[in-house]
Amino acid sequence: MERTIGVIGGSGVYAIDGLEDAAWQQVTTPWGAPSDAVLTGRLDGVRMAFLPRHGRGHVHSPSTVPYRANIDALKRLGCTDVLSVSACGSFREEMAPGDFVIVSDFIDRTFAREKSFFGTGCVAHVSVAHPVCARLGDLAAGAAREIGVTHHHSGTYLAMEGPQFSSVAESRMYRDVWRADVIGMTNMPEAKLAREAELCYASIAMITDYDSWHPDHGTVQISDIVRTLTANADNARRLVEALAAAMPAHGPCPHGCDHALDHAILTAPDARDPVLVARLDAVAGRVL
Ligand SMILES: CSC[C@H]1O[C@H](OP(=O)(O)O)[C@H](O)[C@@H]1O
Ligand SMILES: Nc1ncnc2[nH]cnc12
Repeated sequence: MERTIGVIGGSGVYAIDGLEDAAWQQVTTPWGAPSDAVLTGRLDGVRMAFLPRHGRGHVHSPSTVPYRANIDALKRLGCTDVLSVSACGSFREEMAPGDFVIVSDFIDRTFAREKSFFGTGCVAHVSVAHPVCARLGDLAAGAAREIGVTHHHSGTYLAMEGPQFSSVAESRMYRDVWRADVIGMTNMPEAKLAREAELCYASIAMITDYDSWHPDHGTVQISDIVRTLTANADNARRLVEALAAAMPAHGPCPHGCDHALDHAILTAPDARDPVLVARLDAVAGRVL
């Protein structure tokens, strides 16, 4: 199967320039409407599908992003890999605003979102011990190196519910006790859903602020975040392009992301809910 990169653009990233044969496509899914239409095309010959996570015009809040519809839509369009580009706060002095962090692990503290495609009538348990596809993460790190942006090869991303930013006490706990490196509001349950849909997932965190813990920096201001995002938009695009150029055109995932459902479904075939099974056509059709 030809590898196809789905890019989910976060805050400040609402389109991607320079796609050949570019077209915005409306995608219908059994999980409702995605955040927006999907921009499909080719970047340097590589098939790509770009979806603005919050919708053009920034319509969806982190809690109302239709995560299941977004992942289903990308799978339905033939994506094999999903790369998130996200704004994040930093818990590390050395991870400064403007830097990129290639996320290597997650702590999921979200609580008001649909977190699985599966449920009553078709129960499945996939492993998210390693939620990031190591190959896609390595390709992202290589791309960051190639374009010469300051980047950090690994970092744990804490996903909070939001939409408010953290208190000083929360920020210090995430940093000093839980040892998270960056904080954002959107990569969970997105990464978990990508695994359920057997898609390789990696995330590039664009650091925009020091959250609330830093004694020498004020509290998070959205105007500062937007300024940093705007200054970094071109780097984000160049990084995606360099990653696409390095992506092998064909072949399976060496880490098995594309077979995550092999032994995951517990519900006996004759006990499965046909309505749910039908909704799972794109996500789990390979094993159902
Ligand atoms: C604009 S600051 C808060 C907002 O930005 C991040 O979203 P995304 O990951 O889509 O770039 C963060 O998680 C919050 O949702
Ligand atoms: N400090 C922060 N907390 C949560 N999400 C963010 N996105 C950008 N900065 C953030």
